[in-house]
Amino acid sequence: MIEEKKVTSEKIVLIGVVTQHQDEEQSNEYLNELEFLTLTAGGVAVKRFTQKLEIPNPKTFIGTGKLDEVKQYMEANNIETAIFDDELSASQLRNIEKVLDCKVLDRTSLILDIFARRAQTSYARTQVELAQCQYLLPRLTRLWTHLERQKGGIGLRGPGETEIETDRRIIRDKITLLKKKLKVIDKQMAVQRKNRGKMVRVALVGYTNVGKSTLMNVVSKSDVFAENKLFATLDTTVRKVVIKNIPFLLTDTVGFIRKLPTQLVESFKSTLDEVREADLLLHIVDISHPNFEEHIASVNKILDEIKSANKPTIMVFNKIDVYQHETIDSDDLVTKKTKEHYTLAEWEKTWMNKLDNNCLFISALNKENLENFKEKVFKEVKKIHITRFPYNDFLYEEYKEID
Ligand SMILES: Nc1nc2c(ncn2[C@@H]2O[C@H](COP(=O)(O)OP(=O)(O)OP(=O)(O)O)[C@@H](O)[C@H]2O)c(=O)[nH]1
Ligand SMILES: [Mg+2]
Repeated sequence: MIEEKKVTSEKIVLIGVVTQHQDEEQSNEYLNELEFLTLTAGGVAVKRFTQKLEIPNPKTFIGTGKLDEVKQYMEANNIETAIFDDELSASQLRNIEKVLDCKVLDRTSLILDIFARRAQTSYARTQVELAQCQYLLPRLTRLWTHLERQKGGIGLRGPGETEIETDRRIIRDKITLLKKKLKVIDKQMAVQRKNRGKMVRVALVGYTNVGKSTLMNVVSKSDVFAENKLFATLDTTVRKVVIKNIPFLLTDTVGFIRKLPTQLVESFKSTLDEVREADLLLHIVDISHPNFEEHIASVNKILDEIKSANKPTIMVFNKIDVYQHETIDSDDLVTKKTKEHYTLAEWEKTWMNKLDNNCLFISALNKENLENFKEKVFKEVKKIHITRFPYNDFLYEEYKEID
């Protein structure tokens, strides 16, 4: 007999700080993202707590009064997990756990958890495990406090300390081992990339869930896993694509996110090498997302960190099929026009206009404007291809594609 399993999602409260530089809407968007991350990790956010603070409280992230309020709510509603919208330091974690007496997660551990669930290959798993160990190491002091709190007393200090030291050693050894393992894989990957020869390399980059894999699938007729969840893709996929008469390699890779944990950037180094070694970047943006401009900034920041900010780039604004803007009635003289009111045509006239024509609007899902997209990619790839294969000009005799 098969035992029936009751599937209940973990109930969770979300906690964020609203700083001076944010307006209400923005911090709301941040918490929406945290909620989406929570959902992707298999939890259900049932309540949000926010507090206006200049900077997060160095001891407890939010003020102690607010923390008590959270505690009361959690106790009253039987909730055992709290997630904070930022990385917490070891001491913050300790202090908060002391008050809330429940499972406390931060943005980083949540993202690491999602990555761990999503990792398919041993390569991705190794990279995530390394990031997790690096996150854990400085936070191991927590165990010590638990012991101290439970038993106290002088006599117990010894064993507690030893235990922690042992744990630390185990984690350090594991880090060394994982790094070694990654080095071996890195070498193999580098060889693989070299073997691909001089072919032009194009990489899809962008915020998570913007439609990179979907676009990859329609362009290369491949079948990469795409899903309306965050970080659907962790492993890199490379496909040979031919547009007109030029072949090139198209890479789909892991999506970026605001405040991507540094441990992850570091351990995903070789996955990101695909981006670093690309000749051309296609920066995909979900223009239907209210925060898309900030997403672009987050992606650019990470590109800068991996020294890839100055590569030739085509900005591809995706999901135009679901783009919506607010409207102002013609007799409404009070409402001021803001970005929320822009039509796509109006957006095109903003800073996008300065992108040297290297920007376009598509829908990967509905295959809208894909011909234009291919044309633009073709032009850019051709520029690079010519420098690489100067005698190969017979390739450019264009012929009509026969469907
Ligand atoms: N409406 C609409 N949805 C789209 C479009 N392109 C992709 N999507 C949807 O957006 C979701 C995410 O798509 P993916 O292709 O997995 O996005 P991704 O950028 O690869 O995401 P990660 O791998 O998680 O970083 C899926 O549910 C897609 O069906 C589009 O043009 N319009
Ligand atoms: Mg993807």
